[in-house]
Amino acid sequence: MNQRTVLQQDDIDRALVRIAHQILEHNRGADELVLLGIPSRGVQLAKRLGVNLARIEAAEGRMLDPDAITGALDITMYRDDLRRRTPRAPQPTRIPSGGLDGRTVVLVDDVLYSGRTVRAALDAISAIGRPRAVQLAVLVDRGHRELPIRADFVGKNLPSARSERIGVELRELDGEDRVVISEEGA
Ligand SMILES: O=P(O)(O)OC[C@H]1O[C@H](OP(=O)(O)OP(=O)(O)O)[C@H](O)[C@@H]1O
Ligand SMILES: O=c1cc[nH]c(=O)[nH]1
Repeated sequence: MNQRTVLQQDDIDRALVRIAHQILEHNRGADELVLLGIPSRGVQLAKRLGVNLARIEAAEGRMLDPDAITGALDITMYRDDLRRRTPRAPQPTRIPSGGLDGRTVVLVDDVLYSGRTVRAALDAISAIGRPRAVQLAVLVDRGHRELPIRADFVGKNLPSARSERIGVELRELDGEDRVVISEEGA
């Protein structure tokens, strides 16, 4: 198969540490932050970002429980292309106990492409609560947006051809960390 690895474990780890620092700097700390991962790999990335935030805060003498600020947001039923895709079982949505009202939600996903997943996520959020702000963190931005959506925090911009697919593999689900580019259908 024609496939090349573009990010390895170290690159992914470094990107997630950098994004955690950027989130804290942008929001002047972690108060009122909620990290919501979009299944499936966004959920794992949100958990890792939560752990990174807690480590950075601990180094400054502040305690932060990553589990208390991290959750998952299923967007399956909010997609505008539901009928055009292979049906997928909805995944659990898990919102931290403080809810979303008045909080700053950071949506987390592995790849940003057309932007349709994020648009669906905004609808899913508005069915749950009214955050003060919603921000977006992605491991990879591959371009080709079809909607006016941009990420606030990007691990790596990977310009790509539409004929390619970017696959994010994470050790929790795939046994190892890497990002690969392959020809669609290869
Ligand atoms: O910006 P978009 O065009 O919406 O593409 C990005 C989405 O596509 C991928 O999910 P996909 O639905 O392919 O399933 P996956 O989570 O199994 O990778 C990826 O995880 C993003 O959620
Ligand atoms: O290349 C792509 C496009 C959409 N979603 C992905 O995960 N990869």
